[in-house]
Amino acid sequence: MNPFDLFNEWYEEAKASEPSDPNAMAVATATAEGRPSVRMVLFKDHGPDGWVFYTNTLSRKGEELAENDRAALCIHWKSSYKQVRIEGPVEQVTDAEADAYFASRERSKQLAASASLQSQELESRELFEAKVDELDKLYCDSDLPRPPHWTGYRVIPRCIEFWEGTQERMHHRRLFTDEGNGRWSETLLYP
Ligand SMILES: Cc1cc2nc3c(=O)[nH]c(=O)nc-3n(C[C@H](O)[C@H](O)[C@H](O)COP(=O)(O)O)c2cc1C
Repeated sequence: MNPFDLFNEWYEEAKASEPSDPNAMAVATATAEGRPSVRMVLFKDHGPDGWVFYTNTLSRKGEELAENDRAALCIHWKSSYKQVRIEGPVEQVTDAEADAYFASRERSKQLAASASLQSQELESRELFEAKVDELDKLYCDSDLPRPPHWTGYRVIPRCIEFWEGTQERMHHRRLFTDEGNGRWSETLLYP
């Protein structure tokens, strides 16, 4: 089985059983010197081209990706006792893709994304709320434009590991490695 069909199978199962956000994943990035950091995001697209999440390019993760374009992802579906890990290089989505996704979001989310200087020090909660109100008034008669610092990142899979837990602790690990030209090899790993 190819890893993308297997992912889809597990994701469909998770969508039916996870109480919230079956598309949540941890994204690990690192500075050029290799100092790591990790946080949760939501993937909005997935498949052979990559796993896509949206964020602020000036955030900590954005700054780290600018200096080191590799990332590792970890998805844990607690309800089905499964984990998927993905590693690979990262690229930004096209402006057209980011524009289309931004336009599809609720206005409240567009306002928050536009007003947030994500990961920078915030003097007070009131300041952020005032910025949101200001933007809401400024664009009261029109759609909000996507801020230039808000876009998507696509993590292109080079290896994908599927971990399936069992009650007997004889967990099952399958590692798929990209061999180029759309071919993927599969090996088992000790749990
Ligand atoms: C379940 C969950 C989903 C999240 N989804 C996103 C997301 O899609 N994009 C995003 O920028 N932050 C998201 N966040 C917030 C991030 O975890 C993080 O706080 C933020 O992106 C700043 O991270 P950074 O300072 O490492 O760049 C999410 C948090 C949680 C708990």
